[in-house]
Amino acid sequence: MGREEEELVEERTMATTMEISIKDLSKKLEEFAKARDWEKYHSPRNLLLAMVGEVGELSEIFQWRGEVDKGLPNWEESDKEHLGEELSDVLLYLIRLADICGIDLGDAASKKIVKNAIKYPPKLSA
Ligand SMILES: Nc1ccn([C@H]2C[C@H](O)[C@@H](COP(=O)(O)OP(=O)(O)OP(=O)(O)O)O2)c(=O)n1
Repeated sequence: MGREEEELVEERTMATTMEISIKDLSKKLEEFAKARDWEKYHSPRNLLLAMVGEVGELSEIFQWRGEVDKGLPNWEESDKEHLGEELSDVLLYLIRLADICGIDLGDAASKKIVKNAIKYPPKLSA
């Protein structure tokens, strides 16, 4: 295992015991791209297309299965693991896209939740 891989495994262990933030993930993705000289490929349009491609891969997992129960009780562990990977790919490209566009995604999403709550007020209990 290379040094970068070892560091990533250690960080992953830490991340499962602490809540990892969007900013942490964003920084990791920046380091990942820098280490591979891939920053030149990470333009807004490329990242958007990559994310949409991953949404397609995510959709394939559900395709033809019919309706699926919450918690995926009848799924194989390998299918759940695959689902986790595809969800992660979508999330990671989204975070990288936001970063490259200069959007603070945590802040923007928090503001949007407030805006949604104003637009759709909760039902008052009787
Ligand atoms: N130019 C790139 C290529 C990949 N990645 C990262 C972000 C995604 O999390 C993951 C995507 O990798 P792949 O393109 O290999 O896609 P999959 O992991 O889905 O593999 P496959 O399409 O073979 O199932 O790697 C990246 O940041 N920048």
